Amino acid sequence: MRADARGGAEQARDALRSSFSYARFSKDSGQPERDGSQRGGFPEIWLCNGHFYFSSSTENNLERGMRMDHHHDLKCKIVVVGDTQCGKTSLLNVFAKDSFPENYVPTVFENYTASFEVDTLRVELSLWDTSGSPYYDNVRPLSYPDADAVLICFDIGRPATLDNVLRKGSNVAKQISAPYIECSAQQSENSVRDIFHIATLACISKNHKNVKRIKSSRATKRTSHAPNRAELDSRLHKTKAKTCIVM
Ligand SMILES: Nc1nc2c(ncn2[C@@H]2O[C@H](COP(=O)(O)OP(=O)(O)OP(=O)(O)O)[C@@H](O)[C@H]2O)c(=O)[nH]1
Repeated sequence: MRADARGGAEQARDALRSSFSYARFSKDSGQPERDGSQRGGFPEIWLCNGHFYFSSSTENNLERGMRMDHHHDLKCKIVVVGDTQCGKTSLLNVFAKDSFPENYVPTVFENYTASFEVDTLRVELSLWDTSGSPYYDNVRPLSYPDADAVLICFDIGRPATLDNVLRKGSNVAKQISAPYIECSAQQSENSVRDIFHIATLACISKNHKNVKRIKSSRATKRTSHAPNRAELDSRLHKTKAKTCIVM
């Protein structure tokens, strides 16, 4: 998502909010199951100005995908989907490799890893990049099973990418009120990091109420475009209120 190309953000937010909700993906087919409406099931959507986090509860994660390897480690699989050239690979590269790609290279599939420390937990993130090309529409769902979160992206500067998200996503979900977060891979490395940090925290916080956001090597790094402390606190506050703009 490219929030630096702002415009129509409010419209996008409203459209997306009214179009997505809960879905449960079949482990066998990778397709959304018929009834995804059960709360407490998998997943919850986070609407992030083009990024939706379908995050399951920690309890469910521990049961199925987000495994506890030993006392302090969790593993979380996050799949990133969205229209072609909406910024998925750039988002992941900035987050996992600390670099914004110079050139556009179409993705087929790619995996990245990153980690966060949250309280006494170290959360290992397995990040799955997918192709936005319609050519891979039938292949992409194969990456959904065992995902703890699916991050659906669009480029806010290109309404067509939003249309495609709505068209494809409307098969996936019902209505919910979802957190909304903006970021720019190009302009703010920290905004990207915060999205993943907040998503990770959300995945574990439902059933671990006393887990707090703490410093981590990735989360504390700042760029010249990074927000100041007051802005960060404001973001976190908004996130708790299920609406968050990260820039
Ligand atoms: N202005 C701006 N451009 C961006 C941003 N993120 C990505 N881009 C540009 O958008 C284009 C596509 O970026 P990618 O990250 O490769 O897009 P993708 O969604 O992975 O594309 P596919 O592999 O086709 O699915 C590239 O030219 C990037 O430089 C951003 O935050 N701001």
